[in-house]
Amino acid sequence: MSGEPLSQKEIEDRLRGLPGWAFEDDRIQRTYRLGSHLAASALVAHIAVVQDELDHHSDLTLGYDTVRVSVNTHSAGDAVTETDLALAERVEALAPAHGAR
Ligand SMILES: C[C@H](O)[C@H](O)[C@H]1CNC2=NC(N)=NC(=O)C2=N1
Repeated sequence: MSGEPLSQKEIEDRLRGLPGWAFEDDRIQRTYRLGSHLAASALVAHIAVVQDELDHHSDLTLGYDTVRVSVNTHSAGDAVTETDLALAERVEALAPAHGAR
């Protein structure tokens, strides 16, 4: 089920397919670097659209030219679930078009 907590092994196995993402403090997270503050802001806005579509929401931290995406599932007791990995995959798919690395 998408809403059940994944084991540490399941999470680490899945993160091999999501370079740059790490499992820390019961969350999966990645920081992207962009070419400018406006590019970073646009990435935040694009991720927000996808998050509303998925009805699943990460914590997004906007820096000068960085965006940190950090997510777990509140309703699963703040554990990482399949839904978090699905969000990470969506973010990975859209980030390159913003020049994120
Ligand atoms: C009502 C709504 O579906 C819930 O509050 C959703 C919204 N976004 C969410 N986002 C995250 N990260 N965890 C949740 O449990 C969650 N629940």
